[in-house]
Amino acid sequence: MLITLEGLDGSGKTTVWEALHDVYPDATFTREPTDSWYGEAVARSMGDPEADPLAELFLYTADHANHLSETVRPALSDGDLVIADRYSDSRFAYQGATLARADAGIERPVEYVRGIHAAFSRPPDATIYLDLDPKTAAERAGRTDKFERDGYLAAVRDNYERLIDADPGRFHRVDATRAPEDVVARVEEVVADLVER
Ligand SMILES: Nc1ncnc2c1ncn2[C@@H]1O[C@H](COP(=O)(O)OP(=O)(O)O)[C@@H](O)[C@H]1O
Ligand SMILES: Cc1cn([C@H]2C[C@H](O)[C@@H](COP(=O)(O)OP(=O)(O)O)O2)c(=O)[nH]c1=O
Repeated sequence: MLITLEGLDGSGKTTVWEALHDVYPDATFTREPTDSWYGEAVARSMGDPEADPLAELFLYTADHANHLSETVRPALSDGDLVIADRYSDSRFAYQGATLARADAGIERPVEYVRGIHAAFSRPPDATIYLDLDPKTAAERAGRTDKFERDGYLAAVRDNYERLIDADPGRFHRVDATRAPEDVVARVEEVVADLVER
């Protein structure tokens, strides 16, 4: 089973992902961007304010393709529980927002990015969405990269909401404004339900 954690920067994904290690020591824990050289290329692009938004989309997507073949598909074939800190929905929401803003000539950017993935990706079985307002998210994240600005994050959040509306059965919304221990406890409940199903 593939479970992904999604949400704005600073929503607490990494905090939750780390807490889940203790509960599921045999699971495969992974993340995007990965620490492969594809992920390093992504990091370079993120650090470049002039990066071309379409080129950046394809760097993230290349990292995803490699993540699938190197980590996600082999672990799923072994019957592992896979828990990923960010996955394809991050591309749909973030690059959807970046492409809309860049006026790259793509009319429906979220659908465009989804379409690119449809041919090769492996959709998550379930996605936990850590729901947080953009202002708090940007504050918690410390606005350390070019994405972590509340205006941009508001557009990303709108895209996440559209993705949830389109696939409500897959998403599990968790209120990320609460104290870390409450958020962790709620996510652990959701994951336990999913695994027991
Ligand atoms: N529920 C929470 N309430 C307040 N602060 C939090 C909460 N969850 C995480 N944080 C803090 O916010 C920052 C970002 O958390 P992190 O887990 O790295 O989020 P993400 O991986 O989604 O960017 C960290 O400093 C973390 O300690
Ligand atoms: C995986 C992925 C991440 N991102 C962005 C979201 C983050 O701003 C940044 C780095 O991701 P990450 O390291 O997960 O940041 P955080 O822990 O703060 O959420 O990359 C995309 O824009 N598209 C993607 O496909």
